[in-house]
Amino acid sequence: MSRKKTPRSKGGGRASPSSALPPGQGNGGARGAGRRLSPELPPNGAALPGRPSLSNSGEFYDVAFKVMLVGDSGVGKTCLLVRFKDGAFLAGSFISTVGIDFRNKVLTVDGVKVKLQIWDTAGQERFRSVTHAYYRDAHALLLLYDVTNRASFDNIQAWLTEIHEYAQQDVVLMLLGNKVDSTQERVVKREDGEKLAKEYGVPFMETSAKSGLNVELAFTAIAKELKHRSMKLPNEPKFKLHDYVKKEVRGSGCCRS
Ligand SMILES: Nc1nc2c(ncn2[C@@H]2O[C@H](COP(=O)(O)OP(=O)(O)OP(=O)(O)O)[C@@H](O)[C@H]2O)c(=O)[nH]1
Ligand SMILES: [Mg+2]
Repeated sequence: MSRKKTPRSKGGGRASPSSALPPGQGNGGARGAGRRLSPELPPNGAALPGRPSLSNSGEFYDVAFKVMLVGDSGVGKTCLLVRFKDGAFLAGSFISTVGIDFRNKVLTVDGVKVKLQIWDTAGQERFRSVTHAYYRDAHALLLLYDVTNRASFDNIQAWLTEIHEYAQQDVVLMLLGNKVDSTQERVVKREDGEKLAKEYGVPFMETSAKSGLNVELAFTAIAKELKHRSMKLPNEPKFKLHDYVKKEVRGSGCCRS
């Protein structure tokens, strides 16, 4: 089988403050991308069926998608990504993300290799205009708040407004309430998160980058939805992201106390 090579770079990339440049002109991940931010990803995110591509880490994949992590500064976006990518928790002092950064991970979903190019955005207000430019190419968005920080939850509505303004209409969206390991400090109830998610019709789960709770599930659910959307097989039942999340979260016994 012929295998197509994609341009090589390091496993991740960064568009740093100088990355407040137009998309494709930052250093790192966006370098050489022209107008597009994700040089390896075709507009619909899918590689050609039957022709696997090689990811930056040397892994072959069948389809590729761009996922963005958004939410207030300090909610745990970077930690969630590091937990998912490396299986580790970034303990210690908080280093706020500057600009935007990405990491790739290839998952196997129903026998299909799905590459997620995951963009970790800066939550700080001063980088907002940088991140706006990246929304339009995103196939999925993980919107985070911190269950120990009421303001981060109250800001979700503003984030949704921003998403509606800058992202594609059919973007896959999921709401995550992070830091559920901090039971003593919790100020946002699970029910509040569920209610808000229901109001906006988005799937919801609580996560912990520290313990790893539901982290794999959040990304896998997104990957499954995107894969099903791009590779509809005849006679295959329609994948329902809401149902899958509900079933799997309950199954994990995570957030039911
Ligand atoms: N207890 C607990 N702490 C967490 C968790 N996730 C992140 N943190 C802590 O929260 C702080 C902020 O985490 P980051 O991942 O850097 O936050 P961020 O959303 O990337 O912030 P910005 O880059 O500024 O947008 C750090 O001190 C982390 O150690 C979690 O699940 N549980
Ligand atoms: Mg960060």
